[in-house]
Amino acid sequence: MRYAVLVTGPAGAGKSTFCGAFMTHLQTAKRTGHLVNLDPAADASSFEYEPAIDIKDLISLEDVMSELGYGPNGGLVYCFEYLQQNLDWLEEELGGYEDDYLIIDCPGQIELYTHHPFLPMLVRHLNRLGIRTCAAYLIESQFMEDKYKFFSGVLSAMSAMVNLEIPWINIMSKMDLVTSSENDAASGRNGIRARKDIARFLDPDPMLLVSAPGSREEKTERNSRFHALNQAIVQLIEDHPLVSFLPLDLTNPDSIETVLSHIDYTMQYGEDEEPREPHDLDEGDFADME
Ligand SMILES: Nc1nc2c(ncn2[C@@H]2O[C@H](COP(=O)(O)OP(=O)(O)OP(=O)(O)O)[C@@H](O)[C@H]2O)c(=O)[nH]1
Ligand SMILES: [Mg+2]
Repeated sequence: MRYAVLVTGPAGAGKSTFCGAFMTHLQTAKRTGHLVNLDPAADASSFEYEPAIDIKDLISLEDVMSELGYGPNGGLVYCFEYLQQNLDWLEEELGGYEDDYLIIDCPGQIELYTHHPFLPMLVRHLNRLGIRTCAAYLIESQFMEDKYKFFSGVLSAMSAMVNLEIPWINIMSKMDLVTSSENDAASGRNGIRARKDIARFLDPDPMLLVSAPGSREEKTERNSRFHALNQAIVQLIEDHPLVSFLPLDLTNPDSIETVLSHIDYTMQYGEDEEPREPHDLDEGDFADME
């Protein structure tokens, strides 16, 4: 059985950094993982590990922009349409990896997750190839500093989940930035506050939106419409608590371990692994002896 984890989330959420930490962890645990780069704009120097499969070998955003005159976002769409028309390239690239874990680093354009058909298409293709796939959706801990930004992150995670329909976990990345700001709170700076507050974000408490401190109570028409929208969002999240976040602090090995065991569990990793025969002979193993 082959496994793949799609590492998704908005720009700068820490996807590529997480992929690197994931690879290191697999290596430490003596498991084989391979990095797959799906970001046609990725800069090669940004990878801690050389990707085993790289969309840039098929098409790069730079070429699309310079040769076809596309901008960065239209160019990305073009790259994925091109990938869609050349799935045999991907299939061939994937052919060499058996019994392995593929870590797929995705681009950060949010529209890719919310309404483009490319990722669902890709997942269907991976399934056809017998690769069990799950997704990790990262948002960064700084989102917790602004509750409106945070809930837009929650809604984008929900929308991506609904779009993809595969086993899924949500991750609050860069938690190292939070722990260090507890001192700031004590010193009166308006950082992310105490642990009990953090719990209300990891398991999103929609009442955070209602009790927004500093929300101006002007009774303008615009504000009351905004309030009604907030109310509706609160209701939506209360009725469909689909999203909760696992905290990820890359400076803490236990935290990485916990997140990765959730991913294993989500994918039912290893559940139908047969014990390997000591000598798994391939036809042709003795070819040179004949
Ligand atoms: N403090 C801290 N910084 C991090 C962490 N993970 C990533 N970063 C920083 O956040 C920035 C973005 O990280 P990337 O891993 O490139 O994020 P990405 O999601 O791959 O970004 P795009 O591919 O551009 O969407 C970099 O400057 C990283 O050094 C983390 O766990 N803690
Ligand atoms: Mg990246």
